[in-house]
Amino acid sequence: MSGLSIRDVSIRYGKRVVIRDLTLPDLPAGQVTVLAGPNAAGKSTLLRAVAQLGPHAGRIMLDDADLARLPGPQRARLVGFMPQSLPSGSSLIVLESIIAALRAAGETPAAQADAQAMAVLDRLGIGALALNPLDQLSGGQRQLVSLAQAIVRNPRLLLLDEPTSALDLARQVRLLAELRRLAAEGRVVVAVLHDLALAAQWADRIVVLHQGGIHSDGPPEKVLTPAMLAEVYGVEARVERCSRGNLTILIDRELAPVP
Ligand SMILES: Nc1ncnc2c1ncn2[C@@H]1O[C@H](COP(=O)(O)OP(=O)(O)OP(=O)(O)O)[C@@H](O)[C@H]1O
Repeated sequence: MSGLSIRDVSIRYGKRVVIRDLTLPDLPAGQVTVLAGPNAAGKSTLLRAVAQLGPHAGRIMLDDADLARLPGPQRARLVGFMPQSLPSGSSLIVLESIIAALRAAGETPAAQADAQAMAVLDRLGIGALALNPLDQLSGGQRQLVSLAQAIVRNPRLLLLDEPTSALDLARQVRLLAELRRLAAEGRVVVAVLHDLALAAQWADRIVVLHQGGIHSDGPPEKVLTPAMLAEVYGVEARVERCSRGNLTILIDRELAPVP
């Protein structure tokens, strides 16, 4: 098979099962998939398991390779992971942090590493930040640097946890357009997003997690329905097409919580 395959995955914290026997139809290269669902549905937990950053049962395969069995540097070459936030307390400047991310997959000659890191910063429009200390960046700048760290190794699989949460409107669109380009270059792209209107516009496919499993899965126009929004998010909402034909979601009210 080609792409990402997730089969019979279960994840627990202690005795508490967060994801139960989850199997997804394969995610092919070239597509952007959005993982959605309410707070605490297990989106980050699943993304981290795919990146092999947390224990899980079941099989997670990329192009016939079992990700759990790959040696660390080989996995680092194949998988880019952008966390919800970069840890603070780093003494590195931006360029050094990108080079460190590049070297996680093996040694690269210094001149080549510099050039590759600078090219990624320029691609994301943040080349001017290269010499700034990581710890002195704004939240949105940190998020773009985090994306640069995730893509500098040119990974086949790109996993992003709420990549637009700190970005202004123009940068949200820039990042999502960049994800589409990264997918079109032959990558599997999976992003957790809370903003379903953005997901409707930019995703090929939306997977909605709810109560430990998949509530719905498919193209945005199939998944984004008033019934799903009521069942999963507990809101009364309308899904309508705007004048350009894009789906928009209008939330009218919160429904009474189910006892
Ligand atoms: N390290 C941990 N130890 C114990 N429980 C955890 C841990 N990390 C997450 N959880 C629990 O697992 C559940 C799923 O958390 P997760 O962060 O995956 O949800 P999420 O869907 O990403 O939520 P959000 O939209 O709020 O970011 C939550 O109930 C959370 O409290």
